Parts: sequence; C-alpha cells; structure tokens
Amino acid sequence: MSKIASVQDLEDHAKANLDKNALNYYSSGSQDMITLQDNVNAFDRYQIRPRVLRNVSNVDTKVSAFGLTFDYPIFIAASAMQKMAHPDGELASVRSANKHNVCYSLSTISTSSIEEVSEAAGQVTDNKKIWFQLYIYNDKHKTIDLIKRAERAGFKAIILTADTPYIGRRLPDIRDPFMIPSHLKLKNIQTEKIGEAETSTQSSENASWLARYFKENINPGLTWDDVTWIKSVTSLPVLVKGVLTAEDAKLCLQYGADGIIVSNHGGRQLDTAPATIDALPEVVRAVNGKIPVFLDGGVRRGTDAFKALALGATAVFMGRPNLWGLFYDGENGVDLMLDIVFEEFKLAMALSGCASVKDINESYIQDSRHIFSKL
Ligand SMILES: Cc1cc2nc3c(=O)[nH]c(=O)nc-3n(C[C@H](O)[C@H](O)[C@H](O)COP(=O)(O)O)c2cc1C
Ligand SMILES: O=C(O)C(=O)c1ccccc1
Repeated sequence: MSKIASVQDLEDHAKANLDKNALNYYSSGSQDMITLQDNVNAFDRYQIRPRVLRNVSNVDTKVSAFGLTFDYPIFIAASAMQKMAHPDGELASVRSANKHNVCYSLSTISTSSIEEVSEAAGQVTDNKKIWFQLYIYNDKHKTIDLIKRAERAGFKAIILTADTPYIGRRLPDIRDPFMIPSHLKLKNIQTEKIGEAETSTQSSENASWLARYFKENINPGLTWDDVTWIKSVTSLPVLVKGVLTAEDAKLCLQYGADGIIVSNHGGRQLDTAPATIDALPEVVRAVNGKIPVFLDGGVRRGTDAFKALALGATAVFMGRPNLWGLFYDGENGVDLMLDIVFEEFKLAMALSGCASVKDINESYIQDSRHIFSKL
C-alpha cells in the first residue's frame, strides 16, 4: 500500500475499511449534505496571495488563547464516541494532541470519561491543553456536575454547543439506524433513558437512537440566558460553538462569552447553512477583536487553516480527520494526521512569506468570487 500523504488518503482508507455503522455515523451530514460538502469546497474558492523574498528560514507557528500557548493553530474538535474508530478512542486522540502541544476538545458524549482523558493528557495540570464540550442536559444538576468534574480534572475551557437543540436529519442514520456497539458505554453521564435506548435494536416510531438520545436528555429550550448561567457556575472561559452570523456574534459579546467557534457542526445540523469559511468574516467583523474567534468545518489541509487565520480566526479545529487518523492506527494514526497538516501549514506560511502567525492577515487572501474587487 502506498504511504499516506494527506488527510484525504486517511479518509479514503476509512471509507474503504470502517464498518458501516460507525462510518455512516462519522461521515454523514444532514439532509442532502450540501453544507457538509460546501464546508470543504468553500476553502477552494479562496486563494492565498503569497509574498516573496521574505526571510522564512524560521517559521513560528505558535498561537495563544486564554493564557495558553499552542504549537500550532490547528486543534481537535469534539466528536462523540471515538472508541468506534479504535479501542483507545479519546485517549489516543488526547495523547496525540498533547504530544503536539495543541488543544483536544472532549465531547460530553464520549466513550472515555472526563477523568480518564485528563489523566491521558499528562500529569501536570498546567500542561493539559484540554477543553470540555458541553451539552446541557434537561437535568441541571447533571449539567453542573459535568462542569465541576471537568474543572477538577484540569480542563481549561468549556465549549457550549449551541447548534443542537435537536439532532439534524441524517439520512444514512434513518435508512440504517445507528446503534452504539454493545461493548461501548457513554462514560460521562448516566441517564435513565439511555439504558433503554442502548438496548433497543431497531428505532421505534421514526426516531433514530441518536435523535431519541437527544430528545430524551438534551435541553432544546436553551436561550442566551444559559450562557449567563454557565458563566455563573464556572470560572473557566466559556466558548459558544455553532455561531454563523454577526447578529449572534454580537449576542455572544453581550452575554459575556469568552470565545466563539464558527461552526455548522460539520454540516450535521442545519443543511444549507453557510460554509464556515464564508461565515467567518462577518463574525470576525462583529466581534472586532474583543474575544477570540475559532472555526471548524471542512478543514482538511494546512492551507485551509492558513485561510481561516487570514480571515481572522485565532485557530481552527478538525473533527473527522481525527477519526480517520484514529481508525488508521490509533494514537500513531492521529500523530500521522497532525504531522501532515502541521507540515502543510508551516509550509503554507513559508511559501506565503509569513515567518510568524502574527503576520497572517487579510492581505494574504482573496475570494475568487470577488476577485475584481481587489483590483
Ligand atoms: C462523528 C462526529 C461526532 C460529533 N460529535 C460532536 C459532539 O459530541 N459535540 C459537538 O459539539 N460537536 C460534535 N461534532 C461536531 C464537531 O465538533 C465539529 O463541529 C465538526 O466535526 C467539524 O467539521 P469537520 O468534521 O468537517 O472537521 C461531531 C462531529 C462528527 C463528525
Ligand atoms: O453526532 C453529532 O454530531 C453529535 O453531536 C452527537 C453526539 C452524540 C449523540 C448524538 C449526536
């Protein structure tokens, strides 16, 4: 077999070899998967404007946020149930992220516990670059308990996912209902209803296991006051994930969010929502430097990350590439994936004439659809 040279190679490997239940769950988007594809394709509509004859013998890829420094502005997004990709699951992912000194975000709905992930991130609390993605449960005490456990375990930020009051309509899951494999457990939270959902073999009525899990456990009634509420129960920075408009970005500021993740949940929620790289500029403009803005969705190459930074992102997250790397070879596979993307990013900086991440700005990018506006 040829060597793996890109994230696309890892995706191809997973698509040819991963079992259908896990593959459908990991790869699918909602409805016609237009947003899923557009997240990826939109990056190609932007072009990098390279500058030459700059000294790029040393390229510094480090970035900082919330008082933490990371070696690269490319992090791992929260994705649920990683042990379906590899027996080491979340633990392999966090070990790899930690080794590379980048952030790992842990999903609430993980097959390794908050405490296990913290332990895998190393012994020194200050060095743990782990953020906790929070779904707010109907039961507020359970929600507070998750936050407190994450704090105690040394997580450095809370990511409140705001785009999932209900699960998106994922057709592969409706056609062939997803089941969590019987040897795996959701490790962070016990719910009375989940036992019931876990043991049923076929979705009842017309809701899938995923849709029922959400319906039975996750609070669809959240409002901006819940950002205030989360802020009142934790001293950690709180990021709102799932923002796609300037209007909501301003509300993030008004309600005291410490950061924003421009995201459409990897095209798994509202189909035909904009590609994240297209939504980023209006969010960045609305925020006007007051809090850091991150992006996820469709990042597959170092050049994609470069483009997001040129449009004002502090850093980006990758979701599915982590799963493809994990499936390829556990921790080594995630290492391989990160090494490839980091190498691509560093080279993109060098070939664009940027010796430091601080140099990357709007002058390095053009939107091919508005190319004449730059003339
Ligand atoms: C299989 C899978 C599971 C996910 N689970 C979660 C989750 O539990 N919580 C969450 O906030 N986002 C979840 N996401 C969304 C990711 O955090 C992220 O927004 C998305 O994957 C980014 O797009 P990309 O996969 O194109 O990189 C999930 C995404 C995938 C693909
Ligand atoms: O699949 C998802 O995107 C997601 O966030 C999720 C996580 C756990 C259960 C159901 C959906």
